[in-house]
Amino acid sequence: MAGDCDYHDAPSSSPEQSSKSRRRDHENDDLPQPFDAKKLAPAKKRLRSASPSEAPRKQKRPGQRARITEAEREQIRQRQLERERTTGSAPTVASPAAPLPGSLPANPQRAGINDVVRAHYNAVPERGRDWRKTDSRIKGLRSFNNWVKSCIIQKFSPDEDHSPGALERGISSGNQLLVLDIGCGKGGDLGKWQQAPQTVELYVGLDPADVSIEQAKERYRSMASRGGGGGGRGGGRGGYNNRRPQRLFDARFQTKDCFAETIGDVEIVRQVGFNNAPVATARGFDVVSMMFCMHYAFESEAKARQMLKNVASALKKGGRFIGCIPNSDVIGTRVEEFNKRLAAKKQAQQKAKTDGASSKAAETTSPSSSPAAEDGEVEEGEAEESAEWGNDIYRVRFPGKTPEDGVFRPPFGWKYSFFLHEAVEEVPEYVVPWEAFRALAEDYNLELQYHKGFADVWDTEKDDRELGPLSERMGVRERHGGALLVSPEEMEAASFYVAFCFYKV
Ligand SMILES: C[S@@+](CC[C@H](N)C(=O)[O-])C[C@H]1O[C@@H](n2cnc3c(N)ncnc32)[C@H](O)[C@@H]1O
Repeated sequence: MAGDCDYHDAPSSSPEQSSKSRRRDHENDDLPQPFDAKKLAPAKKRLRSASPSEAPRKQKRPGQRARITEAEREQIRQRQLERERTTGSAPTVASPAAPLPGSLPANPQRAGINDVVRAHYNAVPERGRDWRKTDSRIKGLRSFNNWVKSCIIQKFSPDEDHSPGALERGISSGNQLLVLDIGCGKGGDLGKWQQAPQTVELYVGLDPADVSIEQAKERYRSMASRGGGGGGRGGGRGGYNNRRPQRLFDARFQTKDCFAETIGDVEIVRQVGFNNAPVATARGFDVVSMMFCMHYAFESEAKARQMLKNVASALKKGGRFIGCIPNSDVIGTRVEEFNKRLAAKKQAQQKAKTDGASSKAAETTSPSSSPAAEDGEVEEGEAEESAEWGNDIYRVRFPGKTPEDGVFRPPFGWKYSFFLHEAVEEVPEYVVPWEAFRALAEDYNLELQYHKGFADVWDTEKDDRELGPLSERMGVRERHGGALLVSPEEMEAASFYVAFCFYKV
């Protein structure tokens, strides 16, 4: 989600698990071991010896910088509007009549979008888990989005032949997961991966925001210092709430733009296997995850294709591509409603003007008077209204014209700003028209398996044997099937998103 990466923080530890974690600080056999690509194929029943790859460090506490007042927020919003006016960044929306953007932007204003996104995420303060769990006004939304991400990881990360419960029985199902997290941000999903039903052997996090990458490394070090048991309150489909904390996986982080460039030049990605290179037996990743970030790739067709090429080349056959993105059905419906209202308003204005002109004409005898000159068009210099909606905690705003029927054609370059309460400022995002994305994914042998709006994920999974209790531990609802701890405003913001899973065939 735009605006706040640390928003998707790892679930916290229960007191019991924390004490286990503290005990495990002294059991260095559970600390991560550097990943060894040579051992990759075949990836069956390996045991790892201990060797901590990261030294523990002290965690930072949330500071004054984390607080942003309403006045400051309004100033930020005004600055953003001013920047759009002066840089002309608003017109990057492709109009339906515009040619299909086929190549990376030659226009420096458009190329600057990456810098805006990177700068935005770099500037989002790391406020710490305590703040997110207590002071945050959107803690229900944070918990809910984290729960949905956990659901997707729990449901789709295991291999097809993974046997549920293998971990609890103390046996490995053989293959251990190699996970690539594109747009990993501050590493908010590290704890969720530590709680995955199938043991993770290697986690690779890529993101263009260098500050976020440093924060992700810090989070990983802090998990390592707790012996890997800090994944905490999460639970799994295999019923592993009572299982012993898993050994922490090895993790690598690198600053990388994964949409404008190939990721085939990232050494660890090459070692795991990119497009079957360097050797045909290269294994490839089991899972590629893209949580709340793929929408940045829909700036142009070239970027969307590069993004999918990276995903498909990194995945093994049978590998899963999971993630969440804004729901283009929701956006399309809002845009269509807005355009209908605008058309009705214009029609009413025109009628009022025509009526006024007719009565004037009746009063005057001048033959040169022409009602057509006052045709109800928007006056020169008067800003055209653009589609905008939201509530107290989120806001979506298109800077220019949007399709009347809410169908985004061509499917790239439809920029809007997304504002989330507690974010630093609005950040430009792009509509991901679902059907176009799905069709494009097929070009890269990615076959759709799952596609569900966040509200539907709640409806279908809230009573699941594992995911239901997990929602309680994660603060989505009160214990014992109690009240939902997500306000209606927060649920509306969450419903802006869909979760998906594709299989590489
Ligand atoms: C809302 S944050 C989500 C972070 C994380 N996936 C999570 O769920 O907490 C979006 C992330 O997408 C990243 N991003 C933006 N453009 C990207 C690109 N070209 N390649 C990879 N990541 C990108 C941003 O830097 C940011 O960290």
